[in-house]
Amino acid sequence: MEIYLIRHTTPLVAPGQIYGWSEIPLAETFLEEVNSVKKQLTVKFDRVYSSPSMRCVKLAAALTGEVIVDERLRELHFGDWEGKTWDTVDQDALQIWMDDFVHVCIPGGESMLQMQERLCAFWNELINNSADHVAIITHAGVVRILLAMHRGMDMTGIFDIKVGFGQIFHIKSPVPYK
Ligand SMILES: Cc1cc2ncn([C@H]3O[C@H](COP(=O)(O)O)[C@@H](O)[C@H]3O)c2cc1C
Repeated sequence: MEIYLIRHTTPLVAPGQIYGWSEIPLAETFLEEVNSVKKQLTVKFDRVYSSPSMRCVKLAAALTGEVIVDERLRELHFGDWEGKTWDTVDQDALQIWMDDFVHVCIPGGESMLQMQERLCAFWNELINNSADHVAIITHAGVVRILLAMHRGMDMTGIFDIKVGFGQIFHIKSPVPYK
């Protein structure tokens, strides 16, 4: 099985806006960006999975007629901070989270570790399937975590992985994650 991790296209968000599970609109460059993604893809997918967030489903639907939506592919749930900006949330709570974003749970939301658990469950289920070429349309946080596990990186280093809008990451030989 070969897996292609693809981040959704450019969204319309205000500077510093916090969004994970929130639904946000896409920029007017959507069709242009879809064509650019399509040009870079030379294989025909047996399966196309997507996060339920509209910004992902729209790209997935542009790549295939049959999208498999999976809740486990959602971005981090930012809980009480969703829709707010980094400078307007409780700064003490924010500092506690930033000091240990792997383990600390966001108020009303989830921790990165909880997110990693749901992604591991999805991944290990996926690679037991018999598809040859699989696309996963998802979010920056999901791509970072899956790539960090594939590369055997420490989770504290995930932000070293730059993930652009519409960027494609090709995993040739996926392995089960613990
Ligand atoms: C621990 C952690 C901290 C993050 N801060 C922002 N994002 C992520 O969530 C936001 C929405 O992503 P997208 O545009 O791909 O839907 C972006 O800011 C992205 O970097 C994070 C993700 C994780 C796992």
